[in-house]
Amino acid sequence: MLLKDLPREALMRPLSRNEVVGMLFRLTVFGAATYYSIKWVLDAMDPTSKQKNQAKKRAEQQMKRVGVEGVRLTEYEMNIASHLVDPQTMKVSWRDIAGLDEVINELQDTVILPFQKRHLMANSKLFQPPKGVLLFGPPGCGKTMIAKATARASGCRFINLQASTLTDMWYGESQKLTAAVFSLAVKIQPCIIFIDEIESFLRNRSSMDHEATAMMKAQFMSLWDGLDTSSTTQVMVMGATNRPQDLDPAILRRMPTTFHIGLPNTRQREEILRLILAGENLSNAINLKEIAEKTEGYSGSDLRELCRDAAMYRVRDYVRKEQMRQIAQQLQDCQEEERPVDEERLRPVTQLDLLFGLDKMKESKKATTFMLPIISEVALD
Ligand SMILES: Nc1ncnc2c1ncn2[C@@H]1O[C@H](COP(=O)(O)OP(=O)(O)OP(=O)(O)O)[C@@H](O)[C@H]1O
Repeated sequence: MLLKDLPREALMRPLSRNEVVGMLFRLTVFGAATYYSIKWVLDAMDPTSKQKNQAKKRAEQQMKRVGVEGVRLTEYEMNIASHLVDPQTMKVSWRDIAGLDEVINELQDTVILPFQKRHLMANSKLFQPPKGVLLFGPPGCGKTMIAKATARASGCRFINLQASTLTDMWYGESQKLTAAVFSLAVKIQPCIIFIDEIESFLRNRSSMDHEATAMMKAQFMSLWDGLDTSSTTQVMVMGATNRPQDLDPAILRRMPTTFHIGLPNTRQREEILRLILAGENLSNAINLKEIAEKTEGYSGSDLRELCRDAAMYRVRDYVRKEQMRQIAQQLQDCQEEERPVDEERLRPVTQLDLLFGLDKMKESKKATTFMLPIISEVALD
């Protein structure tokens, strides 16, 4: 029936109460259905919605793991929370770091104590942990290990941030994420914000800087300064870099506490080798001092690689011996015999294994040095 077919009195008649309630009810249901349909369509069209849901789930799990409950987070804080590390589950401790006792003692006094004994120093601004600490030195010498062990020893929550987490986003998102790093850290303090390769996004300012990059740096610094407003705020930014000379001087000023983690000297290399090989089956004739003396310029990570290679030689020997034994058995067509217990075990690592490992490493280092000029000719940006 059309509207014009209705009797005129029916249209002029005031609506009854039931009709008004019914109409309101229908309008509400219709409104809600429209709202949720549009939301569903928008969500389905949003290419980042899956990522956001995953980040939310990860963030909730991480927050639970680090023992933070009942704290409401924004969408951006959740994204950052997925980079949270529980200090108690951190595998690295001081015992895993060799040859850096001086750095560790210094860190203990300047960084860890103020975090650990914060109840004693609550009213003093002088005894707050520094707001910025910089670890610098060549790659593979233990900067990341030091940062993790510091968080574990101080009992701080640890946000492990890669510079790309902030810089890969588009402009508005980067700014919101940067703000979220600091607001999340304050919500879950005591907290260490660790930024590996910090020079890659807080590098020397230049006139070539994109406006968005300059804005983000300025925002980062002002949020950082904002940590100083309360003497009870327990948040610290810890940066690691191989290229401190590339860092913006304004950033360097905010990190007055610096630690140089340089290439290990002979004594330190011997300590690192001893730690890496601890628990391995070593021959009695092993002489780590000799290896330490022959590895001038090697980082801790190089030494680890060398030991890994050396340890593999005995596996290779074991497999070869096994193959020879099988061939001999087939030739003699003899019965399966009980194998002596010794044959089931790997032989000990010998000095020769380490020296072979060293030769191999020297060869590959020579090859990469030869490749370097070719690589550096390729434009990086
Ligand atoms: N002092 C050390 N004691 C024991 N192991 C070490 C030491 N230094 C380096 N290593 C070994 O080298 C690996 C790399 O160390 P780490 O990642 O901490 O270096 P880094 O200085 O952060 O390097 P990058 O600048 O490349 O990130 C470690 O996982 C560890 O196996």
